Amino acid sequence: MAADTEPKKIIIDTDPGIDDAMAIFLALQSPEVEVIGLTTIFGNVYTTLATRNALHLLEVAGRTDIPVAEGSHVTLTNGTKLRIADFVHGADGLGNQNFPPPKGKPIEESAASFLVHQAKVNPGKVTVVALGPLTNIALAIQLDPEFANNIGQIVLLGGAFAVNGNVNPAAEANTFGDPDAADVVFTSGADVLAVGINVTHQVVLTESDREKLASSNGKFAQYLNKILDVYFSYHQEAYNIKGVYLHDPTVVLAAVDPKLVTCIEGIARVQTSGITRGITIFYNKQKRFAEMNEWSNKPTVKVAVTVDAPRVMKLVMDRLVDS
Ligand SMILES: O=c1[nH]cnc2c1ncn2[C@@H]1O[C@H](CO)[C@@H](O)[C@H]1O
Repeated sequence: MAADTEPKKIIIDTDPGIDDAMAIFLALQSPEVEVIGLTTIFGNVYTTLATRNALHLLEVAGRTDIPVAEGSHVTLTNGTKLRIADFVHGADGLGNQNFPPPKGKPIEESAASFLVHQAKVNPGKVTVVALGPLTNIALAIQLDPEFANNIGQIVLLGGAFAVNGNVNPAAEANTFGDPDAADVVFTSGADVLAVGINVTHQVVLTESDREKLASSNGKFAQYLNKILDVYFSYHQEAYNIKGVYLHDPTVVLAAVDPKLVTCIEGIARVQTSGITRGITIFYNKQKRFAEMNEWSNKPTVKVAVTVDAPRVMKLVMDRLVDS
């Protein structure tokens, strides 16, 4: 295979999660990428359950060759009072389906250490697709000063750029889940593409899309159709819509094909305390401020501002319906 057609190596850092399940299956169905590992984190569920669900999803997909490395059980600042979104995904994180426990086990290595090692052996060639709070990525940055350089790109679901959050008017769930970690990642100097809910809220799976999943015989389509009930109910109740936001699948596809989104570049910081804890504030560098501030001299990140939602939806459906 020619070097430029080799699939992009990706590690998915995940807190599965209904939209995570969809994103993982989508990545496994995408020839442009090779999933070289899953790392787990709290968010939609606690980390222990995230690991169990990650192993389970790989078993459903018949991809137990992919290693799962368990991530942190606490925030970057050792916080144990975690905000878990079980009201969005069900108590089991996967739509209350009572799936049997997985047979497999996570590898011995921690998520942060796995990230550091994979980036080191393939410098510039590994993309992290981060779908939960950014604790593991921040730990990797702290563990190895070269990590931010060695990692190819970090494509993350996080932030609510110039829009309301989904935890409260200020904060999106992943930046709220570990704001200190998010701020470390945003200011690390790594090649970061942040996809916030200002973008993912434009990608909606409708009831008619779900009917297509339901009438497909594909194993992923059947599985996803089952677990989507809880996610639909939540969106109906919280947003009064008959559809669901495809946060995580959009982020995976942004890693698969960066042309699906357009971005702006600037400095993003995350508030770590107070009533706006978890808020993301982006500085577009248009004004030269007279005084130094908390954004001065920090490395830039890319922030997604538009998405080709019809194209994203077509890819989601094409790759998941007849699978
Ligand atoms: O209202 C919400 N509260 C908490 N988490 C949510 C909510 N809506 C969606 N998500 C979850 O958080 C990530 C996007 O911010 C997604 O993983 C999504 O499933």
